[in-house]
Amino acid sequence: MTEDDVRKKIQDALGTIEVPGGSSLAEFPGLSDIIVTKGAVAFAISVSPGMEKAFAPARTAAEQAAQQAAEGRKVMVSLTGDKAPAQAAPKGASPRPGPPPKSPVPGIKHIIAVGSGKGGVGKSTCAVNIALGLVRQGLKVGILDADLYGPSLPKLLGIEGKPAVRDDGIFKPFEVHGLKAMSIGPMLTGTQAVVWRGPMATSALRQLLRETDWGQLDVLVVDLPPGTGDIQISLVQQVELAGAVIISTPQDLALIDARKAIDMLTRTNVPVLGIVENMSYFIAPDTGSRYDIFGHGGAKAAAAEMDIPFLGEIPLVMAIREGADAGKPAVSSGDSPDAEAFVAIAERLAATLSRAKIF
Ligand SMILES: Nc1ncnc2c1ncn2[C@@H]1O[C@H](COP(=O)(O)OP(=O)(O)OP(=O)(O)O)[C@@H](O)[C@H]1O
Repeated sequence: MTEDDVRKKIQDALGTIEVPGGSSLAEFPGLSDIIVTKGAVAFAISVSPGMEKAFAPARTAAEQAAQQAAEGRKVMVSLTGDKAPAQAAPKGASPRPGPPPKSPVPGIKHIIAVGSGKGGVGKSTCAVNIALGLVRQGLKVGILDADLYGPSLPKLLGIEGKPAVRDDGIFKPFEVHGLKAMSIGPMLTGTQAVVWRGPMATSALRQLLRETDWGQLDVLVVDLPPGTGDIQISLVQQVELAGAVIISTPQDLALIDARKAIDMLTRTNVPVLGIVENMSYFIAPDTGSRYDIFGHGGAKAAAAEMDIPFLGEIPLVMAIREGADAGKPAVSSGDSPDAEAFVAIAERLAATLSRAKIF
């Protein structure tokens, strides 16, 4: 079975598990994305504070169901109580520990997150090429791979080996194609990545963000994991974001998930800087003819409807995939039409930021 098949099978099985309140686990709003990689399956169930015990049988059933579908993959189902709403502390009680307040990362002027509702829509490919497009505009740019569950920056940028560490334990970022880049990827082996649980993911992200010697950057682009999970929430809690860019493919299903991601950003007061339609249309390599095989234009229409900027379309082109596989992203390799499409998006993004007086 493919990873998607496994995910679907688990999703179906979760539809048969009842949770307190009567709905099925598959419909329960606290269910996270189901992450399926070559070696692991992981998902989280977030419940209201105090409900952890009541949900324990559903979690056990979910774990068993996932195990049956996982074809030998390691299964991890976490059950967490959301934070209680802030309450006045009773007299004499010590204050509830909450997340530390947001603080800027020294040397970094602006942080932009790149996210997507669904996996595999080309988010990392777009993040890297948009970051390179910003470099072309004379900005000092860094990129952080916050996709702890499936770091892809090393491959996309052709990074090899572990990052150097200064005597004081601070990482030196990789410097490649004019970008400063940092990823957890080179520090992991095998399927280790997927064992990040909420608090561990938060501290790994904090470390990568704050214990890297970024120097002076105009912009740090953060490549998020797909969906709206722990890492997204943790990033929003840790730093003030200049905004986020959402990558989607034109299909309805991808757009439904993109809307969820946009909704989460809006609810957490992160400005949505725009949406990019990737794999928008297909250009036949032999004839150069264009085919709108995926129902091109869906993201543009969704952007208009949600009143957020549409930043542009990227075609599905073999050269983009080959460049990504070879560690030579399109924008690093000259002025092909594909590179131009990314550069135009970076220009629109910079213009949006400057209109918002962020640059
Ligand atoms: N416009 C494009 N044309 C051709 N191939 C593309 C394009 N965009 C991305 N790809 C290819 O699609 C695959 C997925 O891309 P990528 O890893 O960037 O997606 P992602 O959304 O970041 O995935 P994940 O959810 O795994 O993080 C890669 O093989 C990449 O080379």
